[in-house]
Amino acid sequence: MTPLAHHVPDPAQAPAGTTLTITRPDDWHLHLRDGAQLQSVLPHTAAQFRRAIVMPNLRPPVTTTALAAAYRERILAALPAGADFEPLMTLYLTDNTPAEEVLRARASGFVHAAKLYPAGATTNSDSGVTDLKQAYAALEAMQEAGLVLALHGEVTDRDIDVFDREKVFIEDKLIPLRRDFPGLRVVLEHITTKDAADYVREAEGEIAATITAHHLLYNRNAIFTGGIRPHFYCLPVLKREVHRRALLEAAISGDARFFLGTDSAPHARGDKEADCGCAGCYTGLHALELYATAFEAAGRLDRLEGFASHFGADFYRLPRNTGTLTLRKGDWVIPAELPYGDRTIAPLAHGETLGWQLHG
Ligand SMILES: NC(=O)N[C@@H](CC(=O)O)C(=O)O
Ligand SMILES: [Zn+2]
Ligand SMILES: [Zn+2]
Repeated sequence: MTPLAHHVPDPAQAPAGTTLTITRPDDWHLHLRDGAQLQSVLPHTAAQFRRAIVMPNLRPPVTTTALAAAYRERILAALPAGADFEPLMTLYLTDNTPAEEVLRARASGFVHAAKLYPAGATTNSDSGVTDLKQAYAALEAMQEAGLVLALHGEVTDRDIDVFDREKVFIEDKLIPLRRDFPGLRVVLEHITTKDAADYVREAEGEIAATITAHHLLYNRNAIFTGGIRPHFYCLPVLKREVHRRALLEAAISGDARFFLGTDSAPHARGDKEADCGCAGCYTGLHALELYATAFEAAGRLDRLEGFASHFGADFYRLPRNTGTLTLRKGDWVIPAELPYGDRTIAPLAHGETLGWQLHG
């Protein structure tokens, strides 16, 4: 049903017991939520990653440097004893974000990007930007100050087919935006189409893209295998196989414009298995195992380290991590569910077998 199980021996794949050691990786797009839910998911990410760009789409959103500072403290307080993990904070742009707030964020040293959600595009984006022009003062300041713009790249027009919203965003919004701010450093988040991969590869200036593990492993059939599968529903939604292949090509290409961002986006099981289910896949538990599976299937495990551990740090102008992380080849079954505050969460591909496991 899915590409995870390795029941057929494949000579391109590593034998059991094989290990893969890479520089400690970072997650350049992550949702940690807050409170008891933060407490539940943070240990998973801290076991996998040294740093993560933490998305600001809380309720209420993290719209100021002061809110980002407080959220950062809550994350640090929720870390398991002995964990070596650094949250990299982001600012949630609204129609009213003043240039001074951008400058405060930049000066803080702990805010590394400002996030632009087109209003209504995704989870907790109602306070996002209604029209890019409304954010021009903030964007101008970001360009000046060198603060990265992280973009949820989808148009919100209900008349545009849900599978076309990323492509239309690039044509109608991103290209004009970058013409107006050629010096702005932009990360197009969680890209899902060949169109996005082609644009990022070929565009002028400082632009990069994050790619999730689920968009490397699955096409849109996963949402409809034998019935409706809400745990494969995320935004931007999974696309056709031709797009999955293009994303995989980009990820394994060694092109430093493409790097790891899990977009691990936990929602309580009941909120996904619902009349109107939430968008987001939970991959915080097993992100690197999922990425390793995708890179291995493409015969390019040797390219995982650049993608996971080097290129994102380089783009964000942060030092690369020291220390290593090791994955070991060997089957394990992804748990059916995990605690999530006082509720539960179903990890992506729960119940299926993964061929890699974190070793330490
Ligand atoms: N990716 C998702 O499907 N959901 C994310 C929001 C986002 O990253 O767009 C979430 O916060 O749940
Ligand atoms: Zn998004
Ligand atoms: Zn996200």
